[in-house]
Amino acid sequence: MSADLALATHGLVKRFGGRAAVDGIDLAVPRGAVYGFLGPNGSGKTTTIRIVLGLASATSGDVELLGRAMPAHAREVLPRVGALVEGPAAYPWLSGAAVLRRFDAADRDADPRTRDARVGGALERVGLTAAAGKRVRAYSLGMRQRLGIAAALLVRRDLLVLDEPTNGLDPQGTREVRHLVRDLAADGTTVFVSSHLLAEVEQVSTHVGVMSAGRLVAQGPIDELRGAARPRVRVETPDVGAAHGVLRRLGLEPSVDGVVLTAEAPAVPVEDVVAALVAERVRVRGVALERPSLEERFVALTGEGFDVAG
Ligand SMILES: Nc1ncnc2c1ncn2[C@@H]1O[C@H](COP(=O)(O)OP(=O)(O)OP(=O)(O)O)[C@@H](O)[C@H]1O
Repeated sequence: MSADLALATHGLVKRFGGRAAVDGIDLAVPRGAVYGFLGPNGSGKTTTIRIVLGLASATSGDVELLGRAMPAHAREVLPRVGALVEGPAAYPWLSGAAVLRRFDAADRDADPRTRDARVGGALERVGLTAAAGKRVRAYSLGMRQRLGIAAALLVRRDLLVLDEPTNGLDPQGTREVRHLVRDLAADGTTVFVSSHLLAEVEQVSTHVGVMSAGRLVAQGPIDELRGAARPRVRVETPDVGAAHGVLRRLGLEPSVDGVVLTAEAPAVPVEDVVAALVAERVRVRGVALERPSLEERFVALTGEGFDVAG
C-alpha cells in the first residue's frame, strides 16, 4: 500500500465490448496534491473516475483509495471522499441551504442536531453564505457548481474528486471554481480534478496526468512536465538559404517559414549556432531559444489539440 498517495491505480483496465476505454493505467496522486486529470473528450477520464469511486467495476487492475483497496474497503473509505460527478445540484425551486439540508438528511451517519452547522460550514467554504436563502433557480452557473461542491463538503473530506467541474461555465464561473479548488487545497484537501481544458487546471494543479485514448501518456509534477519539453532554436535572417546550410551542418533539421528558421531540440549550444552563422557571413536579425508551451507538449502527447480558450 502506498501511504503517501491519496489515489493509486495499477494496470487499471475497463473494456466495453472489445474496446478498452481505460487501457492499463497507473495513476499516482500524492496526498495534498491538486492533480489535473487531463485529456480530450472520450479519452477515458470519466470511466476512470467512476471506477475509482466504486460506481463502475474494472475489467482488471487495482485501485487504492486513501491507502485502502477498492472496492473491498468502499464503506470505510468513501465517506472520506467527496465527489462531484454529475454536475450541479438539482432542485432549482429550493434555496441553496435547503438543497444542502436535503443532501445532509440523505446521509444516514449525519446527526440531524448538527445539520445546520454542517450546512452553514459547507456554504461558507464555497463562498455562498450570502446566497444561502436564495433559490437555486436564481443562482449563476458558477454558484450552482459551487453548491454541488458544497454538497460534497458537508463532512470533512481527505480527497475531493471533481469531474469536469467547469463544463458549461462562463469565464466568471470558471474562475470561481478555480479559486475554490485553490482554497480547498490550501486547507489540506487533496483535489483530483478532470478537464479537457488544459488552461483551466494548469493554474491550480501541482501534478497532472494526461490521458489519450485510454492510456496515461504522461504523469508527474507539472513543473517537471514543463521542464521535459525540449527547446527549439529560432533564427530570423534574410539569408535563409545560407542559414539553412549552416544549421544542417550543425546537425539540425530546420524548417523554414519566410525569413524564420526553426529547429527542434538543438544539440548545439545556441551561442555556437550564432557563431557558426556569423562565421559563414549569414546576417542574423534575431536568435531565440524557445521552450514549447505546456499546451504544445500536450498536443504532442495526445495528438489532439486542447480547447485552450474553452
Ligand atoms: N457505458 C458505456 N458503454 C460503452 N462505452 C462506453 C461507456 N462509457 C464510456 N464508454 C466509452 O468509453 C470511452 C471513454 O469515455 P469516457 O466518458 O470515460 O471519456 P472522458 O475522457 O471522460 O470523456 P468525456 O469528457 O467526454 O466524458 C468513450 O469512447 C466512450 O464512448
